[in-house]
Amino acid sequence: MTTQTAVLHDVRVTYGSGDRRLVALDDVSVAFERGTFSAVMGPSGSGKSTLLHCAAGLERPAAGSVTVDGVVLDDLTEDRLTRLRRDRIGFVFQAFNLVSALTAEQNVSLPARLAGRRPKAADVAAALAEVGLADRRQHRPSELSGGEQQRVAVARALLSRPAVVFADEPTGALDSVTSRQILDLLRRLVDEHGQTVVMVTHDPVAAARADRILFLADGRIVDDVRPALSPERIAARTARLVEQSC
Ligand SMILES: Nc1ncnc2c1ncn2[C@@H]1O[C@H](COP(=O)(O)OP(=O)(O)OP(=O)(O)O)[C@@H](O)[C@H]1O
Repeated sequence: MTTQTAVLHDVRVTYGSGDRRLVALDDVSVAFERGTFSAVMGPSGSGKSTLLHCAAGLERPAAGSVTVDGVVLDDLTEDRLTRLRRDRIGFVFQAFNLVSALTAEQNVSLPARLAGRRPKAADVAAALAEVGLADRRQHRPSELSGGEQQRVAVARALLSRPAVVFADEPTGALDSVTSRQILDLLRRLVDEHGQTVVMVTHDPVAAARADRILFLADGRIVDDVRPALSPERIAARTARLVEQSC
């Protein structure tokens, strides 16, 4: 079994054309190893979300190749790509992407059900208990706080055991205490459950919890640091990149 769970090879993404052509990812190659927690940082517009979206099969690059859990995404039909995202990829996004009409436990079991499995009620309850939401099982997203909604998304990743969990600014909308809880949970996915997490963040404190930090600037990886740095050094590195890109 490969130790690399998501691999981007010479990935290029461009938007617009002519004078307005913009290279969002400039031949980026990177591999995320199984059982690791990676942070992706860089100035606004440097290509972080684009990288995450390509790696998660949400966006197709103009050139290059993306492999997730051994499957090459490049020529998959939309249908197969949707199934692969559902079955092998977990999402913890700032917009929470929970289904508003479903309860917490229904949201947690949704990917498994869509994949034709029937998760045991005890397993769903255990996943919600692990993220501290045992008493919120019947609540709908509108009845949960932002942090609680994020925790439901983490519980979903616990239950469905995706090959890789992508988190886009998972703490961006949260206060510092709630952010720490979410980061603790993401760390636990990796340390106790051997899962793979790739997180885009602007927050040096969040990035410092990762095993590795990729710094992007102008659509390129300009630094690949492991183990992660202290929050202060991350903030200084990011500030230098912002200065250089101005
Ligand atoms: N659909 C699109 N059409 C045109 N340009 C786009 C589109 N999506 C992204 N871009 C541009 O591509 C570049 C990279 O965008 P991306 O969202 O990946 O950056 P980012 O590093 O995640 O930024 P931020 O930190 O502000 O979220 C930016 O210049 C952005 O304006």
